[in-house]
Amino acid sequence: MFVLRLSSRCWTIPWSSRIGMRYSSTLKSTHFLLSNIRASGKYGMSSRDIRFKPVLLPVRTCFHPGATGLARDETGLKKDKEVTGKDMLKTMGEYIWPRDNPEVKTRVVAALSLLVTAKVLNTSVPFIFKHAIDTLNTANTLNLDTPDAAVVTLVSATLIGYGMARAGALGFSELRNAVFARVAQHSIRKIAQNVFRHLHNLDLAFHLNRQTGALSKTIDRGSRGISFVLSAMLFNIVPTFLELSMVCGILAYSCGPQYAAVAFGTVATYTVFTLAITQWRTKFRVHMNKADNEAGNKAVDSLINYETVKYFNNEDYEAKQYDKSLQKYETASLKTSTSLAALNFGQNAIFSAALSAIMVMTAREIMNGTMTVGDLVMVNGLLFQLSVPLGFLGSVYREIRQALIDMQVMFQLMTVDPKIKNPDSAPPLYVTAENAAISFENVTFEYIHGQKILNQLSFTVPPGKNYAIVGGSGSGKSTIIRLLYRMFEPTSGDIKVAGKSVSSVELESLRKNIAIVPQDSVLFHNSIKHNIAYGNLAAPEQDVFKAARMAELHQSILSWPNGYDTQVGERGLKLSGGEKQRVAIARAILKDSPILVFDEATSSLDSITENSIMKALGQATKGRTSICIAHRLSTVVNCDEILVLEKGRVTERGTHQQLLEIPGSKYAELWDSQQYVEDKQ
Ligand SMILES: Nc1ncnc2c1ncn2[C@@H]1O[C@H](COP(=O)(O)OP(=O)(O)OP(=O)(O)O)[C@@H](O)[C@H]1O
Ligand SMILES: N[C@@H](CCC(=O)N[C@@H](CS)C(=O)NCC(=O)O)C(=O)O
Repeated sequence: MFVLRLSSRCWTIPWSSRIGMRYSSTLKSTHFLLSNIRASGKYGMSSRDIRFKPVLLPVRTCFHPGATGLARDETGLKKDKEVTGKDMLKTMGEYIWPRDNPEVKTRVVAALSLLVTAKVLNTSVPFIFKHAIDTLNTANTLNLDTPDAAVVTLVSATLIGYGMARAGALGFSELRNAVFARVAQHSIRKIAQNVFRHLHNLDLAFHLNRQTGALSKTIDRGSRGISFVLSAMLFNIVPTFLELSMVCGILAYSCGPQYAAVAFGTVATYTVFTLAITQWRTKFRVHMNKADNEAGNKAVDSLINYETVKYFNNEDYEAKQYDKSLQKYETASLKTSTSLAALNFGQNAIFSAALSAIMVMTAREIMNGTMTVGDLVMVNGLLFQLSVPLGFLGSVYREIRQALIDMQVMFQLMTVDPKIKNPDSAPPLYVTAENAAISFENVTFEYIHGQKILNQLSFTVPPGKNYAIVGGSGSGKSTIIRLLYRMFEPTSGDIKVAGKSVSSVELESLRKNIAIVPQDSVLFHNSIKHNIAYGNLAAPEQDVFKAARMAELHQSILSWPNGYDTQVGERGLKLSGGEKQRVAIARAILKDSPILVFDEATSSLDSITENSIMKALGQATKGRTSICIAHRLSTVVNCDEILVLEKGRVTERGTHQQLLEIPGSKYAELWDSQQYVEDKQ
């Protein structure tokens, strides 16, 4: 993490930026946008994903400039259970004071003690200074020819004490930062992990409706929001309150209550002024950030379409469109800067007026002989010191508001209940080669109310048998698999595995017993070895190789320069469709479940590879129950039974031969049309 300061701006940037963009010294320049674009091209991200996103973390007194003051719920969650401030406070309390973590508690106590010590030392600085001045003054008034050695020693000692108190105050507050950093980081980690687990617990329906990028941003911003609020409280708000009360106490005690009233009144006026102006100027920052994003998106979109721009000679048009957004940014940015100047000036004026007033009051008392010059220095020092942390009050206020919004969005996410749950004290499902039957009993299912995808569907796959499901595109074949895996719940009817209803058994055990090769194989941004081993992360290397061999992948992998360590790229982009499919097959083989499901597992393969894989699959499915969904009927001719799906029901069933013999059967029609196509090829 490093802090970048640009004129009056502070940016906190994580080293581990997800898209590894370059930071130029002119962040707002085209260079910055171009580095975004490079990142987008490389990682195949959409322009929406790659907005420059400085991270919200208080590093001393610097704050995240991107805060917009907008309610940025990009997850589109239904607010059925509104998260209140009380809920958020309670949750934050659990992170800062975790029952089971004495280390975090000790750190919080240590940070608070350091905070108090630092503030006591800090407030004693003007006090010590006053004593040095008064001692000098007394010596001066005595008009001694040679300075008294005792006075010299006393003054020197006091001034050394002054230096030590200053250094000590700073040292203790730095130590407090260091001690608390772990608490903040620990809470970020815990929260992010909890939300991540929660997201994996939510059902597929939730994820299909959500933008993954928005979800990850929610975790990111929400957890950092918590850390920000905690840190801002400990580093800024609480210390300032503490200092204010100490200053008021000292002033009331040593100078009189009217002095404390001036100090308190000044801080109150300053706070009201700062909050009001910050509220007013937040809209300029909102516009500025919006224009910034818009310009970024335009530049990305235009450069992604580089060739199209050239084909139609529209460079000038593109530049003008880009400039429109830059112009908006320029205007908003100017307003932000001028309003910042007004805020800074106003804040300064309030404190300067207070300083003058309090010094005039002291000067009068000095004239009356009721106060000393040292007192003048002290009141000046106390008030001046108080103004330092308040110099960022506006930013802190704005950021806290934003952090609270981000936290609320995240907590809202945590309140979403998964629809597919483990039934209470559900028994685990035990599937063996002998009982691994699958049956659908009058299953009806609709994704959207009123649109039946499956309609009273019934079939049974006996243990150890290999069934195929064929049917037109969109007839509901993949839906059958989703229901079997309990990604969705049927609207009516029952699905049984090994004689047990899938909704009555422990979800994890159900899923452990079914290995699926999905229609679209998506891979992790990791090595090919890891991607295959994902089927069973505990499997020894030899088993991984064996699975790869069965999936006809081993030889190809060995011929690659990096062999099994070859990185497959994001989502497996560096592999061909067929290779990805074979990885998915190898994974499923490695999972070694009694039930195997292939959802068009060989659709991206050429016929030679397909044939050899089919042989391998024949081996893999031996003694297991399997369902094979296929478009290419040549791959299912050897299945024990083929089910033809139409309008959510099984309309024909039988072996390949039996189906061909049914006069006018749909299957025969499909078979003939595919034979015709193959003959033509
Ligand atoms: N999450 C969803 N929300 C709404 N409708 C959906 C959803 N998923 C699938 N559908 C619809 O359900 C129908 C069945 O989809 P399914 O993926 O099961 O078909 P399929 O037979 O496997 O098709 P294909 O052979 O093209 O893969 C399709 O009309 C599809 O548009
Ligand atoms: N004195 C002001 C400004 C403090 C300041 O300079 N904040 C930094 C953030 S560390 C900044 O860049 N502010 C820009 C802005 O507020 O527009 C306040 O109280 O908010």
